Amino acid sequence: MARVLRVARSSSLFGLGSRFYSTSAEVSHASPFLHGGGASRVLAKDRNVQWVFLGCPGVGKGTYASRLSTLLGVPHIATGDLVREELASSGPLSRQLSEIVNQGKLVSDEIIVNLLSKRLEAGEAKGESGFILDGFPRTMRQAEILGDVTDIDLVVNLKLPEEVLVDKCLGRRTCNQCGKGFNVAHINLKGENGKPTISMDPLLPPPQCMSKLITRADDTEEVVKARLRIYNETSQPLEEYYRSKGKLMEFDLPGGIPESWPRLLEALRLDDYEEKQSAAA
Ligand SMILES: Nc1ncnc2c1ncn2[C@@H]1O[C@H](COP(=O)(O)OP(=O)(O)O)[C@@H](O)[C@H]1O
Repeated sequence: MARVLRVARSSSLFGLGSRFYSTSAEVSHASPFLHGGGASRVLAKDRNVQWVFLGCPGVGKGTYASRLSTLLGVPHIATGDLVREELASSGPLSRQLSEIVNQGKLVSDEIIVNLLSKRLEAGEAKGESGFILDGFPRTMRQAEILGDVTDIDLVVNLKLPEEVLVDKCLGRRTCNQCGKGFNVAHINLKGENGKPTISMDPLLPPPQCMSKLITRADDTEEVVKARLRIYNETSQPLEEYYRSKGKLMEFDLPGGIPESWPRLLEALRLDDYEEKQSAAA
């Protein structure tokens, strides 16, 4: 099926439109979750997935989005990473951003859309297609801009009890050499009132990373709590927006990666994807 390139009608919106493109309506519904057919549906589609990950700070959006991006061969684009890259670059925006980020507040829609637009442009130049967005959209304005410029197939809303999220954020570490993320928190939340027990082992670094671990400046208890509060205030309309479009998949994480990853693949009907892909190769 021929791909029809449709440049977004609202291409003037902060310059994002020209970076996103989508295929014709015929092939715009590539999500195995929304349309059934499991892995064969994914293999048969005409373009790569265009997915969004929602979820509170610390829920694990980055971890699961990154694993799925490797599995599906699409870029994992985290706006938080784009913000941190900008902060590290000590460019003109850096000081303004650090003040906002270190208070746990959201960067303006205009700045974040510009950063995302630049990232997409660089990817497009390298031949990337499809995406898994992590941390975007965060506001209704961002969701509307995104909706105006491209088709989103699926929005995965990852959930964990609030008590776990602060501990998970405070346990996050990154190796400043290899860039990999780890978590030193031991989570053991006893299930009460019919709620399931949630336990997560720490994700410890290998010995060579141990002395190079850094903690994000905005992962202090005070800032994490501010981020959670802001997330909870802004997320409800976003969830409603995608739910009303039939695109929202709610996913309660049952525990750490070993329990959650297979269950997430099942929910996405990707559990046999790797097998089918290697059989087709
Ligand atoms: N879509 C966005 N809109 C506004 N600000 C954002 C967005 N994405 C990231 N940021 C900024 O970058 C910070 C870090 O983002 P992220 O790594 O996604 O953190 P979190 O752990 O809070 O999900 C946020 O607290 C916010 O200041």
